[in-house]
Amino acid sequence: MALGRRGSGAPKEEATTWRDQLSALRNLPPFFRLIYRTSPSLTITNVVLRVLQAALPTAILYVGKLIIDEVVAIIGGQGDTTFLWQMIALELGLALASDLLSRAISLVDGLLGDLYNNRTSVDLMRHAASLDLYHFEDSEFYDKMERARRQTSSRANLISQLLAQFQSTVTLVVLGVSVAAFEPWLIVLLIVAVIPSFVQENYFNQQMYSLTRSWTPERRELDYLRYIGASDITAKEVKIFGLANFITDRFDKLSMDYYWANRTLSIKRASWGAFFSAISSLTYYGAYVLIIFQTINGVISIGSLTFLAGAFRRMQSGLQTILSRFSTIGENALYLQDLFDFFAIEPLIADKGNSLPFPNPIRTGWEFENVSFAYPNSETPAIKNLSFKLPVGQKVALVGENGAGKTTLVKLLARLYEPSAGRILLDGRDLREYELSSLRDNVGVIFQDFFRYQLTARENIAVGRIEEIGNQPRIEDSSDKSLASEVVSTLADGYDQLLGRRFAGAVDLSGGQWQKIALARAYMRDAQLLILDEPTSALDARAEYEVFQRFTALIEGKTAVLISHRFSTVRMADHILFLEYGGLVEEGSHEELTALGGRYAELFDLQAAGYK
Ligand SMILES: Nc1ncnc2c1ncn2[C@@H]1O[C@H](COP(=O)(O)OP(=O)(O)OP(=O)(O)O)[C@@H](O)[C@H]1O
Repeated sequence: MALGRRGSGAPKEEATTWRDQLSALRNLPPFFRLIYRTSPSLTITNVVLRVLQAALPTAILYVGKLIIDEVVAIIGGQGDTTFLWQMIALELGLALASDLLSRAISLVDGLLGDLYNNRTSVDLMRHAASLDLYHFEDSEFYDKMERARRQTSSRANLISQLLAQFQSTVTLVVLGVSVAAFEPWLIVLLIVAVIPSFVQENYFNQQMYSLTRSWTPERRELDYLRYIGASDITAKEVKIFGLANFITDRFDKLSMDYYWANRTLSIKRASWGAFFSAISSLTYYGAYVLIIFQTINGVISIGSLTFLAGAFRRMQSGLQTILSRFSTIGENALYLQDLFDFFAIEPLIADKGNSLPFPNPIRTGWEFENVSFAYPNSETPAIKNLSFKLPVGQKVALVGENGAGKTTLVKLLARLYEPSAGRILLDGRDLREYELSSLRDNVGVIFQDFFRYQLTARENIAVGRIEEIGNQPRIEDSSDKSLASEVVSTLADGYDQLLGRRFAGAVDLSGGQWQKIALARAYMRDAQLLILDEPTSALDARAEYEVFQRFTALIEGKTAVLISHRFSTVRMADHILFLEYGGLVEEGSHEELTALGGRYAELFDLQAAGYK
């Protein structure tokens, strides 16, 4: 964990530049395509509403000028009262339309944002699921995923920013053209007033992005601490070991470090912001005074004075908004890069084209040829130069002490990882030549650390072959064979009972009961190769005996790999592989290995002695 890596207000890493921000703007067209794909009708409606809304400020100001000039004319005895009333009605109509349009725009923005959020979250989940376990071993991958995940919720407002930018630009152009018709020098004054403020805004946005980005690992750590501090899974240990203070202090320290780094930047940003906005106000009042003098000198009418003063103020704030929004959009476009980067990560384990369908039935079986494997970021290989055969229909047990490489071997068989050296053959062809989906379909693995889904009992069993979730007879048959039906019969809602502790009405199970449920997944799976990693470790002696009685039916006619520390399980196997430090040290039947008097026999005797 990264705690203590930084002091307060630590220097920022990965500073981004103008160039980064400009080049990130190229993310906007694909982003806009994403929005449009989310809902073409809402996107088009939004644009149309905004074009209408964009023209209104100028129209309102101009009608205001006509009203004032008409009032002045009436006072002078030359005006037309009917025209005045018509203009007042028009002004009211425009004001009502403007209000209606803004409400409609924010409604459409909100709906579009929600849809975009949903869609991107689903895309993210799908993409994450398509990636390899390799990626999940890598902390940088988690950082990327975290940044991408945050995009979905915070980037939705980029949609309205982009569309609002379009709207403000149209408003500014319309206002600009009408102001230039009266006083072109006002446009020059306007640009001079706003540019410095834009530059500072932009600078601080980049700084903020760099800060947020460089703190991604710490933010993930904060999320993790928040989770372990208050979760159903950790609550027991947190209480027993009295970890609450340890966790909250750690959270407190890290979150304060982030606060201080953020605070320094926020203060600088606010101070400079105040300075430049004072300059803006000065320019506005300068322009105002000039317009007033022109009116006094009779160069322009009183109506034009109000029009120009109002238009200048609107243009000034409009231009400021456009420019600062431009830098926010640039900053958001940088964040978008994280999202697109995440989507660009490709799975390493994938079909290479012309893949073979998985053989059905398998003819000869598997063969490991000098297979070695090291986990990413690990120096020591978990599997070393391993060669053995796994003939079709054979029941093989993997035995060895903790860390010997048994689970790793299973992951290689299921192609969750690929060998770093050597080959795994199936019916004489490299495993990589087979279609990945059909391989996964034909291999069933129940891992030692199987997952306890906080879902119903039915769903927990059906995950073994989720497409069969509606097949109640199959679910019940699997439960009978794994003894899960005994567990289900004690549940108030039977198969519909929610399991776990997280949701209202859920019931938690004991370790052994969960294992029976997990075992039912193996029966649901009914694959050609069945791999069971410690399938009975949590079962009591009677349950284990009964499960074994049924096991024979489960693995009848199939190839099975069993991993177990219990020799009662191991004995069932036709063939036993004894692993040590990732290598094969002994193999044979139980009788052969006990007769050999080697490592297997030694462990067997140790366990047997425990029962004497
Ligand atoms: N995800 C991982 N990243 C890095 N190293 C790992 C990872 N998983 C396991 N290892 C290492 O690989 C080696 C083999 O682990 P493996 O889980 O295959 O052992 P095992 O024989 O199944 O052990 P056990 O009986 O305790 O389940 C161990 O040294 C372990 O530390």
